[in-house]
Amino acid sequence: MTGTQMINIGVLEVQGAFLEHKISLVRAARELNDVIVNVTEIRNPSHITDDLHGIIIPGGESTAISLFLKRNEMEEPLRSWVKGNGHVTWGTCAGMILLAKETEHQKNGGQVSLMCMDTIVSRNYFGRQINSFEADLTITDSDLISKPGCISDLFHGVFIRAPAILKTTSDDVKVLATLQRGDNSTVIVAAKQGNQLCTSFHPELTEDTRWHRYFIQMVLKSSNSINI
Ligand SMILES: NC(=O)CC[C@H](N)C(=O)O
Repeated sequence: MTGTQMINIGVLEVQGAFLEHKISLVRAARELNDVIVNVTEIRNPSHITDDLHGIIIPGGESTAISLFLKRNEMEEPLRSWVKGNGHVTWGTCAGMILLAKETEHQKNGGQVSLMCMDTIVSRNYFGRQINSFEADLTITDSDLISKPGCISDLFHGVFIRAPAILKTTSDDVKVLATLQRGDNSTVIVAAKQGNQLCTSFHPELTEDTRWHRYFIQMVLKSSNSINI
């Protein structure tokens, strides 16, 4: 790859988080050099276009996000975009639930499933009483461990009524991070399958840009980013 690459990333904007993802993406792109990232909001079907190289489905309440997608006739356009050739998608928190093929603890008719990742996800895995917490999680993919000024297999994760992956149902799913539980068991909190990435936690709420860099690198590898 030579010269500066330009990529277009859309962030589904239902319950906030657009700005946080935008700031993290721009910072990550600056750190990577030779990448310019355009970040746009996705609020209706006309925003889901082939000009996008990547889409982020942020956290929120998966029930509310599902309702929003249905009411605005975005469920099908989003599903077909996500499955499109070279398209890269990252689901954080509620986004992890939407990307999963199977979800436990569905509510009132359930969540929209984009049927993408061979994962069984538990909503509110960490319980309702502990709505949110911060904890160091262990990164298990070497591509994610280092960036200039930071070499660590730990990442400070912000978990907000977070889901977790109970089980992966295909060898194509690569586990990227786990969290140690009080009883010394571990639970999967980040994974990748082909062009899909999911995290239980919220990297956009930290200063550490490693996950946004990783996502940008996935986009650069798989799409026809624009050479400028
Ligand atoms: N922060 C989040 O995205 C929480 C997700 C929430 N547990 C849900 O079911 O949608």
